[in-house]
Amino acid sequence: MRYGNGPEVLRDVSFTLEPGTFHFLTGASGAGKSSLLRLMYLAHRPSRGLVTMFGHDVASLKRGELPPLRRRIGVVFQNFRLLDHLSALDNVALPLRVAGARESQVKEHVAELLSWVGLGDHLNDKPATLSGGQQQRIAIARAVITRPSLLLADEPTGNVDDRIGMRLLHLFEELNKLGTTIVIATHNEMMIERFGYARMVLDKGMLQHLPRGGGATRIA
Ligand SMILES: Nc1ncnc2c1ncn2[C@@H]1O[C@H](COP(=O)(O)OP(=O)(O)OP(=O)(O)O)[C@@H](O)[C@H]1O
Repeated sequence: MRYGNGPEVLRDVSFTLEPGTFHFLTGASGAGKSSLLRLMYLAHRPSRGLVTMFGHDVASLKRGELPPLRRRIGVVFQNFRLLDHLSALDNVALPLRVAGARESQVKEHVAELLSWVGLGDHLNDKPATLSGGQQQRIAIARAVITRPSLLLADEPTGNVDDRIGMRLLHLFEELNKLGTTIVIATHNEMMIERFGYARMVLDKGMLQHLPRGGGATRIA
């Protein structure tokens, strides 16, 4: 993968994510974590090589085939990308409404999830009036509310204290138990150690895969 005519920021990256697995994605700042996530949520096509998502070769998708695939992927962006004119509740409700969920169920379901992440008192607040950590939790709630097949999160605990960080990790684990494949990009070594899931390590655009509890295997 390269941006425009720039240098390749990812090369010799080869892996398969088995459905229902849980991975941490790590690597120094600038190693390419966000770029790899961008390929995985289909926002960027590879400049060479193959990306297959849910059995489809991404390069051969026709217009119109991409949105249904994207709807199966929940994303927590590093900068949240919340809609400022919508309340916390309406931000999280959006993917459910887009998917055609019945309005009678939407509010109750969203309020329950927001309460679970500690935002029960802020349902009607706009993102700009909330702290970075509170905005991050709205972004996480929005990404998980539809129970996606794949959840990608870029530093999802970067703005919260350890207690809330652990709670959010448990939320991802619950989702994982329901079958969602999870990839979390993080610098948080303590969290990686404590949860012990398989680790994908990027170094200068190259990937190493460290299985749960195992040694390093270079896959390329
Ligand atoms: N939009 C862009 N245009 C051009 N180059 C980019 C762009 N985004 C990232 N890069 C470059 O791609 C490389 C990888 O960046 P990326 O953001 O993927 O790293 P990262 O591992 O996520 O870093 P961090 O931990 O700091 O978020 C860097 O050299 C960066 O300068």
